[in-house]
Amino acid sequence: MHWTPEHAQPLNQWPEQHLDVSSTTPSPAHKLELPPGGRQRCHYAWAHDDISALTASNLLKRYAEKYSGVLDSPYERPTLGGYGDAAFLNGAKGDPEPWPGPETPYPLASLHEGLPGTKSGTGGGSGGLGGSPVLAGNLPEPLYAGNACGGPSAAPEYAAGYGGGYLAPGYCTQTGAALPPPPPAALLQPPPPPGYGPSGPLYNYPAGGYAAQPGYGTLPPPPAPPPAPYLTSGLAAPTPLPTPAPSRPPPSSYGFQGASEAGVSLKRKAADEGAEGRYRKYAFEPAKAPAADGASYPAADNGECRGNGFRAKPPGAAEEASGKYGGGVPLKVLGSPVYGPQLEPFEKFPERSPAPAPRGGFAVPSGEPPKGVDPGALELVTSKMVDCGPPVQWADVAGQGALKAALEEELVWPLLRPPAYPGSPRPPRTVLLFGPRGAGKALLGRCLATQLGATLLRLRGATLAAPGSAEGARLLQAAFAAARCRPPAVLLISEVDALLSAREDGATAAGALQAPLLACLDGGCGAGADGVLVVGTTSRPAALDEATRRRFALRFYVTLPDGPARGQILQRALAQQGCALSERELAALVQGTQGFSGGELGQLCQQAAAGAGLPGLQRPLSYKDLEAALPKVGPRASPKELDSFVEWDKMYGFGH
Ligand SMILES: Nc1ncnc2c1ncn2[C@@H]1O[C@H](COP(=O)(O)OP(=O)(O)OP(=O)(O)O)[C@@H](O)[C@H]1O
Ligand SMILES: [Mg+2]
Repeated sequence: MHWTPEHAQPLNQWPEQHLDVSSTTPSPAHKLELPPGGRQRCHYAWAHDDISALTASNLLKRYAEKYSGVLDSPYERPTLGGYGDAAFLNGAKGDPEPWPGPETPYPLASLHEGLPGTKSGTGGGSGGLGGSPVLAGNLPEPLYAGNACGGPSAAPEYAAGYGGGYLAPGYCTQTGAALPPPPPAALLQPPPPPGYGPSGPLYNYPAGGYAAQPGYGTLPPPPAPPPAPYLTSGLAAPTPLPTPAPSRPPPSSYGFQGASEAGVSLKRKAADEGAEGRYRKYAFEPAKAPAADGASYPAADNGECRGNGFRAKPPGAAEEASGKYGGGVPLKVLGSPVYGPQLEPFEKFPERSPAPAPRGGFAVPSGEPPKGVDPGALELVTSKMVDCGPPVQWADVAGQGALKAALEEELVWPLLRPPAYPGSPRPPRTVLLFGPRGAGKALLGRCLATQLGATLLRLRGATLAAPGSAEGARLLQAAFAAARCRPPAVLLISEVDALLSAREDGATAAGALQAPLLACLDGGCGAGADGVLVVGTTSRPAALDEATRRRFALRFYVTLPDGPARGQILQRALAQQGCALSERELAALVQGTQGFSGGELGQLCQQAAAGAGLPGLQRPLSYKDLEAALPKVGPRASPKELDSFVEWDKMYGFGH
């Protein structure tokens, strides 16, 4: 409402009143109800037609002088609700000089209610933003909470309920519903009382907004608010503030989130690959039908045994190497035939030009015969020690999933992978497999030879030690030499403890063959050649002294088969006897062979067949036959022995 001349009254009849110049000029028609008995001094600052011109001009001059400081100076309207803050923050600066008297300031809230960035009547506190920029140019820069709380804050904080625009706390943007068009801007501002310039802003702020309050840290001006949606009250979105300083980098926690986010994906990835997925390829495969000629293992059809069931391809059929393994050097095709009818010949060692073996690879044979080796011994080894058994796949070894994975990752892959760079550390070339008799140590040694596409030479410690140390040493050196001139080769030395004569008290007298063994393991007889892997097995690891133990870079415990593995071994062994048990009988047998090794399970089947007078008897083996044979085979490994394996594994094993 605004004053009009007809409202004018004689000056002496004017009731005294206090006028807050920050509000519009109320006319006498709006004079406040005077409290009973209370006189109210009030001066209205406007002229009257029956006073002398001189008086009027004096009055005007006096008021003009009195109020010119107010009307012309920049005025920072305090935040609504945070009014207390603004007063605190701005101190006397910019506050209108209050008129003495009871009049409370014109209730500004109704003018700005619900405007973005204003605090709805929540007064004080560490409140959020300063006044709303909705009527930008008319209201002060929003103040950071830091300022409001008397100290710079790390980052602009927004009033609770801040919704991305400068919205009043608790305001939620209208989603979807079309809002009424905003009232024309003219309605948004009370028209200035007469005497104000028609076009200028209500208060004249410096164009660039205000710098942060001095003394409260030099926070950069806030980022311009994203275009706030129309407000529920239909008020127009704020006109943009002057462009702010570049916003601060996001707090480091974002990086942390990124990491956790990455963690989650890594974790999910790992879970997707999963351990069971990892071992899936090691799953024990059901027994395969015996080979056409009835033999359980097909011999090499061309009579030549290359050491693990591979057949030599006719000369010239070598695969040409390509890619990262170097061109022109023929490579063995790594793979191996499976039990049962031969699907296709796997070549073992294609005729290869004697190319120099790349450093560190489990690679191409040197080709030249070893120097300084007794040719007779060499001939003996080659004919007697090269293993002609069928290749062994991971799936042919029941159970032992974790061990198979460890062998593949710690041994096979590093040996097959060419050196990452010249001089890169060589992969281990010696491994010790220890565990109870018949647990499958030799089977795993054979499996390694198959996986490496290597010639398999098998030695038994007891065999070497028998003929005396001199002969034994000669044979040992010949075996290492033979392996060296046919790499890749796996030298499987079973019962390696037999090479070392150990007294019962566990101390090891220097065995007859310990020195030559250690010399060969150190590479003295060619074992250091790139293409030779030495696999030692023992069921008496405690008999190995430290010198021998340390020569084996890797040491793994081969445990007895667990229930499922026993079931698989039994099924395969019984299938070879033409015997098939019912589920229930098989389960009972698995239960009854607790503590049996794979070897003992095979022996059980053979014993049952024998006990039943098979194979003469024309009937299949029955559960009863097996049940009767159980006590004859019985597990050999005693609980005490099993405990000693566990202890040794804890001290010297590589676990898996
Ligand atoms: N996990 C297994 N899966 C399938 N067959 C097995 C397994 N363990 C042992 N066998 C079978 O048991 C027999 C003995 O296995 P192997 O010779 O490997 O035992 P070992 O640990 O070397 O015994 P030793 O300590 O007496 O030398 C082999 O016929 C083998 O096929
Ligand atoms: Mg063995």
